Amino acid sequence: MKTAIATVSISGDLKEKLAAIAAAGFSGVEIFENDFLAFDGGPREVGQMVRDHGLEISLYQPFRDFEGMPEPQRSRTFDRAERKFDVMAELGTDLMLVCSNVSPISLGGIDRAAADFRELGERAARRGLKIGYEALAWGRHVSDHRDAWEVVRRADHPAVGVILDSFHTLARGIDPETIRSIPGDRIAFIQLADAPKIDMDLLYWSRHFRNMPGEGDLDVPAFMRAVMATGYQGVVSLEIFNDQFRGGSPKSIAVDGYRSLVNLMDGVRRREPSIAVDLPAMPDRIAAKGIEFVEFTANETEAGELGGLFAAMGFRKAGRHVSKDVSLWRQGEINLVVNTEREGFAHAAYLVHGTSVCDIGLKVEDATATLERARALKAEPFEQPVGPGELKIPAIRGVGAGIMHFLDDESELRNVWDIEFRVEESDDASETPAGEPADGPLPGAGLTRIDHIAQTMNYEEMLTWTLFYTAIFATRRTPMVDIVDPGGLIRSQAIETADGSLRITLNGAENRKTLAGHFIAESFGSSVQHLAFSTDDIFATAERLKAHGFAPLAITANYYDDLEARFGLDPDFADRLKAENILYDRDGDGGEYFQLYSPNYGEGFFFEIVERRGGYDGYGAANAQFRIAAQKRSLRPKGMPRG
Ligand SMILES: O=C(O)c1ccc(O)c(O)c1
Ligand SMILES: [Mg+2]
Repeated sequence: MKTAIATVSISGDLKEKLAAIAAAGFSGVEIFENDFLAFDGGPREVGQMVRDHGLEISLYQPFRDFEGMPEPQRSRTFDRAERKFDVMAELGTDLMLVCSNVSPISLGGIDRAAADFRELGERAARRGLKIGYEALAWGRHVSDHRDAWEVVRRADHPAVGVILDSFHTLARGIDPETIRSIPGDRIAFIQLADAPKIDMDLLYWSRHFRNMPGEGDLDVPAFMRAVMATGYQGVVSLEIFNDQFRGGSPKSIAVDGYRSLVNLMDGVRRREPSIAVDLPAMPDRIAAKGIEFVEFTANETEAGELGGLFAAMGFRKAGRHVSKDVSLWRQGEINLVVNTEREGFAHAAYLVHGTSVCDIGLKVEDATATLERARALKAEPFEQPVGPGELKIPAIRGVGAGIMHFLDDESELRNVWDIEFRVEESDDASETPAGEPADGPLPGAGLTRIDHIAQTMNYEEMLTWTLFYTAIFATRRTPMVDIVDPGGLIRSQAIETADGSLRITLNGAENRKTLAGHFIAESFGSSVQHLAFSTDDIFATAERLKAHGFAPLAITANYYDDLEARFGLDPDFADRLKAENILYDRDGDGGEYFQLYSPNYGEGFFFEIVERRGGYDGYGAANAQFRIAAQKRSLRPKGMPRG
C-alpha cells in the first residue's frame, strides 16, 4: 500500500517535515504549494531532497479557482496551470490537485466545468501529467464529491480523475456509501482526515481542527471501506490542517499519522474481507484484561516511605525479586512493585523523574501478539538484559516516559510472580506497623484490583496518547470533559475496554499552575499521577484504612451540604460520607460511585479508592474540582520526597 502525507500536516521547515515523514515510514508526500513557495531552493532541488529521503512526490496541490471562469479570467487560469505543470515537471511529480472553485465570479454549470477539465486534461496529457478534481465542502458551485465526479465523468478524459477527501464528504454529512458507484480507476487520489464533531463554519473547521483518522468523530472507516470497494489501488494520503500539529513535534506527529493509517487500513481489511488491502498481516486490536502490576522506582529511603504508604492502605509485602533489589506488595489482585536497583531502566527513570511509576504491566489475551501489533503500529519495542531466573516479558516504550509490559495466561508469563519472586521470612511480620498486633499478617483493607490508572500529559499530546491506546488495544475513548483546577483547565478523557476491565484516564494539562501541570513539570514528564484501587465496600475499607493509620484527603463541609441537596440524600447517609471524606456521584440510571483520596505525595502523586455500584461507568468528573482544590491545600505534606 502506498502511503503519503501532505507536507502541511507536519510542523517545521520543508527539510524537517521530509525527514520526519520518511522516518515514520511513508512512501510519499503531497507537496503543499505554500511549503514549496516558502522554500529557498528551486523545484529540482526540492524534488531531489524528497527522493534523497527515499520518498516520492505523490501529488502537487492545490490549484485553486480554475473551472467555470468567464473570459478573460478563463484564459489566465490555463496559463497559470501551464506554469504549475512546469514546476511539476521539475519537481518530478505527475499529479496535480485542482480544488473546486470558490471565486464569486465563477459561472457554475456542470458541462462548462467538464469542458474546462477536458481541455486541462488534454494539456496535462501532452506533458505526461494528470489532474484530479476535489470538491471543497465550501466550493462555490461544486461542494459535493458526487458533483465533482459528475464533472469528471463528463470531462471523459483519461488524464482527469476525481479526488476524494474524507473531510469534505463526511463534514457535510454526505453518505460515504455514494462512493461505491464511482469506478476505482477514475479515482485519482485519496486524502484522509478525521475531525472532532464541532458545530462551526466548514472552512474554519477544516483548516484548524482536522486530525488523524481515529482521533476524531468522523466515520473515516466507512469512507475508506467504500473507497476500497471501488477497486481503488492508488495512494492513501493524509491531509491534516491542525493548529496543534503545526506547533507539535514533527517526528511524533508523523508517527501518529502513519499509525493512524495502518490502524485504519487494518480495520478496513477486517470489515471488508473480500477486498485486497496491500498491508502486512498483523494481529487484530488486542483484548486487554486489566492492569497486572504497577512498578515504582525509588531510592532506598523513599522505598521505605512508599512501603509505609502501601502498608497504610492494607498492602502486605509479599516477596522479593530473586536477583534484583525489587520488592512486591500485594492486596487482592493488585501487585505493586518497588524497584531500587542502581542500574537498568528503573534507575534511569529515577534519575530523571524521582520516585515515580516507571513501568506498567498489562494483562492481555496474548502478550506476543500485543508486541507484534504494537511494532506494526510503530511503537518502540523495549528490551533490557534478562537477569538470572527472570522471564523475558514482551515490552514497549509507552507514549510518555514509561515502559509497558505485557503478560498473559497463555504462556509461562502467568507464573511470573512465582518464578521471579521469593517470599522472605521477615516480609509479613516486619511490615506490621507499631500499635497493631504483631502475631500475624495484618488484614488488608478490602482493595481488590486496580480500577484505573490516571496519566497526565501536556494537552497538546492528548491525541497522540488516545491514538496509541485505541490503535493497539480494543478500547474506546469517552467524550472529553473539562475539569476546573483553581490554576486552569484540565481536559480529561478515558480509554476503556467495553467491559471496563482496563481503564486509563488521560488528563491534559494546559499550564503549570494546575495540580496536573505542576506534577508533570516537577517530575520532568513522569506520566502516572494516580492509581485508583477498587473496593466492594467503601465504608468498611474506610474503617480498615483508619485502623492502618491512613489519613484520607479532607473534603469541605460545603461539598457535603450541596451533595445532600443535589441528590436528595438521606441525611444519615450524607453524614457518613462526610465523616469518612468519601466523595459521591450518581448517574442517570441510579449507578453510584464512591471515591476516597489520599493526600498528595511529593509534587502531586496520589492514590484513590473507589467503589462502583449498579453499573456506574464514569470517573466522578463532577467531583474532580473539589478533590483538586483539597489536594492543592495539602500540597507538599510530609511524604514522598522527590529525587
Ligand atoms: O482548505 C483548503 O483550501 C484546501 C485545499 C486543498 C485541499 O485538498 C483541501 O482539502 C482543502
Ligand atoms: Mg483535500
